[in-house]
Amino acid sequence: MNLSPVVEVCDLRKAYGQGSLFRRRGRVEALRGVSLSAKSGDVFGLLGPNGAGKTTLIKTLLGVVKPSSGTAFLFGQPAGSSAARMRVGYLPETLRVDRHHTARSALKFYGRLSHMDQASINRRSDELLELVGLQGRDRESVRQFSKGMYQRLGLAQALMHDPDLLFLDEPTDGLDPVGRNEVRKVIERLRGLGKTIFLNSHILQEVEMVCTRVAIMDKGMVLASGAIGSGISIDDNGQSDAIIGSAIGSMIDGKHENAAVTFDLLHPSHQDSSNQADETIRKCFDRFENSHAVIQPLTSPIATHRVVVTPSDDQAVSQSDLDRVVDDLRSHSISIVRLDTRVPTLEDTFMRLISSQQG
Ligand SMILES: Nc1ncnc2c1ncn2[C@@H]1O[C@H](COP(=O)(O)OP(=O)(O)OP(=O)(O)O)[C@@H](O)[C@H]1O
Repeated sequence: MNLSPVVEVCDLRKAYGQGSLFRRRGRVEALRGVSLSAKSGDVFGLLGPNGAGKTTLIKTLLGVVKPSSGTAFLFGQPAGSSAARMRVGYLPETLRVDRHHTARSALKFYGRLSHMDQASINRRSDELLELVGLQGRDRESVRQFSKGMYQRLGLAQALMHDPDLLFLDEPTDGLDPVGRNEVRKVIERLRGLGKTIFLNSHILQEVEMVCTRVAIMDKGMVLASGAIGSGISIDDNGQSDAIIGSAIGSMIDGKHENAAVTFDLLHPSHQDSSNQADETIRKCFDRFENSHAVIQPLTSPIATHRVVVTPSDDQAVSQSDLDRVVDDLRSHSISIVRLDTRVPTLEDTFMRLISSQQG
């Protein structure tokens, strides 16, 4: 597989002038030094609150918006050049297919816009109608389509000229769970075909389900970017890459994301001298340096205490500290009946980063 970046953005800036041509009222810095890259086969999720700069970034990559400074390359070609555009498909947030169309006639229309001949349009339409699950419904008026079917037709139109890179702006916005699931399946099939997909979304769980990489943006900047998944991915230079979110050995900009560790403990002499048990357990947890442990008594017959260790200063609870505390607990004959590491979700990471910007 070719691992050179499909999308490579370096220090991209965009300032929009505000007001009319005759009365300028300041400038909005929509992009303030954005750098990121996506490799072949990535499903890249662009996340951020309203006004973060996501659409401006996508429009710049499509060549619709001219950057104020910085560089953006698609397949090594300047974004917006005809060589780059030929390899790109786009599903806008609000695609409008004329209501008189059927799925098939709409695809014919878009195929002609891409200068395809009739034989290629027919062949490609058959393939795409099958891919997006609209085969057999292709002669119905789009007026009768559900939002999910309409969106899948939108995906098919974006794929007519068989692009290698697809930009999807809020592809599941406004869809019910069934529609979302259908669109998600198409994205997964496209991923299986080796397409690179760049998508904007506000729906974090959705992104967690389909994306392999994410960037979290706010106020025109990328706050964090990295791979989603378990384990550490390795980039081209053999460096370990950032990991964000769900089943995530979560790292952002090289720092481990905080994961709270919960211990449920059974102290053998708890019934007789609970104060002393509390004290022994507290001492065992004193050794954690960049973390603090909260100890609660439990009334369960199998556990007498719950200890939740929360890391501070953006440092993970270290494995060596965990190993030592386990040894200490065991040396006091305290049983560990449960040890659970709660790894932050993408939503946890997103909320932490965005609220740190507001604070
Ligand atoms: N054509 C424009 N002229 C002036 N300002 C603009 C223009 N387009 C976007 N902006 C401003 O640039 C900033 C970034 O907007 P952008 O649409 O890129 O954000 P976004 O992350 O896509 O937001 P949303 O999630 O609401 O679509 C906002 O402050 C917006 O008001």
